[in-house]
Amino acid sequence: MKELILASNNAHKVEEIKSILSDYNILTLKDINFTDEIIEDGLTFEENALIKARTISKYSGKTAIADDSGLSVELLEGRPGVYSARYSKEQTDAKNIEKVLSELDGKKSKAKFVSVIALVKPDGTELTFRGECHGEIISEQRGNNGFGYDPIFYVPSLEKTFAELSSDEKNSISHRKESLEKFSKFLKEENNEN
Ligand SMILES: O=c1nc[nH]c2c1ncn2[C@H]1C[C@H](O)[C@@H](COP(=O)(O)OP(=O)(O)OP(=O)(O)O)O1
Ligand SMILES: [Mg+2]
Repeated sequence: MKELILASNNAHKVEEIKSILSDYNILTLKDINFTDEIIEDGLTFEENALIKARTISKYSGKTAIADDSGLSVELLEGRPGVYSARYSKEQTDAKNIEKVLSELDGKKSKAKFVSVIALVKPDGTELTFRGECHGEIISEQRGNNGFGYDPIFYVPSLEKTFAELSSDEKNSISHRKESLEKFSKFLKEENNEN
């Protein structure tokens, strides 16, 4: 089974990625004893995903992947965007949600989740794959599943928020599903050529 190191400290993300990439053996930062903080100071999801994957490929000498993701709200001109994890002073999911809802001041808005997967190989190869999922921000929180902004991200066609979906349902339509599908399609094509 093909092995990949996933550069993430987010247990929810790791679980989703392991479930979507079930054909791969995914190692995490704990498995390689990496405990440093990686500074995500890029200005785009692509830059931040590459910073994380590059750091871990260099550290391990192996192929690494990373996900950089976030929420982009139309009425907030795309915020919180790449700052999604650090949007509130406290930098917790609950406070980040509170800040978005307070800025929207009771209004609904179109929004999208973005996930960018970066692949970095020891030979210096660097690639990114982007997935997006469109929905709406609603003014109340619904559901207890998932993580991050899931309780306020509503999918009109399902009449549910991401936090009201099972993990299998979320993983079949999410931004992360789309980015990982592009990524695994690339890996499969690459392996058939060799
Ligand atoms: O499916 C999602 N459902 C809800 N919220 C989500 C999702 N995907 C990203 N998000 C939010 C969470 C966090 O506020 C930010 C990601 O920030 P991001 O830096 O990529 O991840 P992180 O710091 O949690 O873990 P790490 O960088 O170690 O992979 O966007
Ligand atoms: Mg992060």
